[in-house]
Parts: sequence; C-alpha cells; structure tokens
Amino acid sequence: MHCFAYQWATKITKSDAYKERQSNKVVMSAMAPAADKKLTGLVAAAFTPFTAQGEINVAEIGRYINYLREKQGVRSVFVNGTTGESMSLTVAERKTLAEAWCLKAKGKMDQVIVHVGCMSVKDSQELAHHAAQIGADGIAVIAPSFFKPNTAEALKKFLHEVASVAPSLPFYYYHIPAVTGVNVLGRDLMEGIEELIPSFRGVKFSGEDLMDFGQCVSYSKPHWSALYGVDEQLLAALAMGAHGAVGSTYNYLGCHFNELISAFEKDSLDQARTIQFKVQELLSYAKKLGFDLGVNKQLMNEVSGLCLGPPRLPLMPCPPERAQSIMKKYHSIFPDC
Ligand SMILES: CC(=O)N[C@@H]([C@@H](O)[C@H](O)[C@H](O)CO)[C@@H](O)CC(=O)C(=O)O
Repeated sequence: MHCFAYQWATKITKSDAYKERQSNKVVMSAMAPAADKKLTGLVAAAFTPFTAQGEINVAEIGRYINYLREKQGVRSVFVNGTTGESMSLTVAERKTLAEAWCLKAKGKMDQVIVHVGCMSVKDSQELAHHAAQIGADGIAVIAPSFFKPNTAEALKKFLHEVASVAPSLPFYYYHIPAVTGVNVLGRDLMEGIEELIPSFRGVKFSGEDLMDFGQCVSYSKPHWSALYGVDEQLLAALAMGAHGAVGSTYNYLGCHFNELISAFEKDSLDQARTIQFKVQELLSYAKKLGFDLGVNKQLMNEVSGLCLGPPRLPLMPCPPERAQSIMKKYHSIFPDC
C-alpha cells in the first residue's frame, strides 16, 4: 500500500503534545515510576515517523500503536533505538518522540522502553532523567561509539553514570557490537553489574554471537530479561533461553513471529522452523537487493499503510523498484497478509 496521505500528515509540535497532556489531565512529571514488570515477548524497535519535509511526525504515533497492537499482536515498543534513527535526532526531538510514545501508549501497550544512549554522557543523563519524568517503563543505553570504551570497566562506568540519574527506572544495556564497534562481551558487561546499577534489568542483545548470548542468559537473575535482537535467528536464541526479543521486523512481521514463539513454546519445532525459514527467505532476498534502514522503513510503510516517511540523511529513501520487488517476494511468502 502506498503512502499518498503522507504528504499531508500534520506535525504536532512539543507544545501541541503538552496541550494534549493537559487536556487529558495527565501531568506526566508527577507520574509515579512504572511498576517493574519483567520485559518479555516481542518488542517492536519503532521507526521514527518523519514528514516529507524531514520533521518528526508524532501525529502518526497513535495509529502506529493501534497497528502494532491490533494487526501484529505486539504490545511493547523500544523507542529511539537504531531503527528509530536516534543518532540522527536532536536531544529535543528525542524528548518529543519519547513523550508522544509514552502518552499515546498509555493503556494500550504493556511497556515503552526509551533508548537514551548518546555519544555524550551528559545528553544521555538528560534523556534518562526526562524518561523518568514522562513515565517510561524502562531505559536502555548503547555503548558510545565515537570515543569507544575499550574495557568492560569503562563501559560499565558510562552506563552507571546514566542509570544513576533515573534510579527508579528498569535499565537495559543495549549490546550491538557490529554497529558500535564496541566488542565488550555481553557476559563480561553483566559481571557484577547489579552492585553498580541496582536498577539493571537485562540486556538487549543485537549480536550474532549466540555463545555470548547463552552466557548472558545463564548469568541472568530471575528478574532480568535477556532480549534477542537479530530477528532472522530468533528461534536459535529462544532455544538458548531468550526471554523476549527486540527488533525492527516485529513491526510488520510480528504476527508471524508471535506464531513462531507459540510453536516453540508448544515444542512444535518444525512449525517454528518453517516460520523462521520464511522470514530468512524474505530477508536474504532483501539483503541481496540492498537492505538498509531506508528499505526496512519502506517495507513497514507498505505492509502497514502507515505514513512513517523516508529515513533522515545520511540514510537514503528506498528506491521504488526495490520496494516493489521485495513486496512481491513478501506476498509470495506470506500470501494471507
Ligand atoms: C542492526 C539492526 O538494525 N538490528 C535490528 C534488527 O531488528 C534487524 O533490523 C533485523 O534483525 C533484520 O536484519 C535491531 O536489533 C535493532 C534494534 O533493536 C533497534 O532498533 O534498537
């Protein structure tokens, strides 16, 4: 489905969001910290909606939430992460987005986790503090990747500085070594972390090293979550003991992944494998044509009918013929969607 209405999508400014809060009689800064529930199941790594002019478009977030819930059976979101292009957003934009997600997800989503990692520890602290004020259910922090921490100790110190300004919020380390170039093992990061960060609640593990992931699972406390983030091999991570998964394709393939998880839980491994193989077939086809965030976002636009716009520079919009070809493949693999 093409997103013609996109050009006319309205942009809600921060002050509009503020007025909406006031009219709903929700004073977010006064909200009590969210109850600390273990994070499980599928978590959609949300795309950031942009207008055609490249401004953030919070007006689309309400429809986005309804779509995830009703069409994909996805009840938690991870906001301002990699898929959300956080590193291409300003701190002010990230606050506006986090506020809109928390406000609009209220009563509709189980958990809104806000990624607050930045290159600067100060910016990260500002966003962590803000996430606590607006009633987020948790925060996550990626390793800084320009000046990189080159030991587990340095990385833990950075995470501690951020977590300490929002001590009531569940805290997740966001491990994505292929993107950050920070190759500290997840398991090494976890060593002794709770003494340093009492709010630590787990890892979002977007890496292919299943041995390290397994070690994170086996080291985890019962109230922690080991969340896997390479969608094309989720089944392997479930076998390793994943408690949930955060990923981009759960935005538009969530219903299939929910079936995969149910099949796995019922020990129907053949059925679970069939679904994982279908996803692999789609993604390997897309990867051969060139699969980046621009392409991924366009697939979401096409499958969902939402108007999330193009990505922001330096990412480029998806060429129309590439989207068409991948969508044809999608319909051949998932004919009932
Ligand atoms: C490198 C990357 O973007 N990985 C994605 C995956 O969901 C990925 O898009 C998917 O496995 C397809 O390759 C997630 O791990 C990222 C993520 O969770 C996030 O946006 O925060």
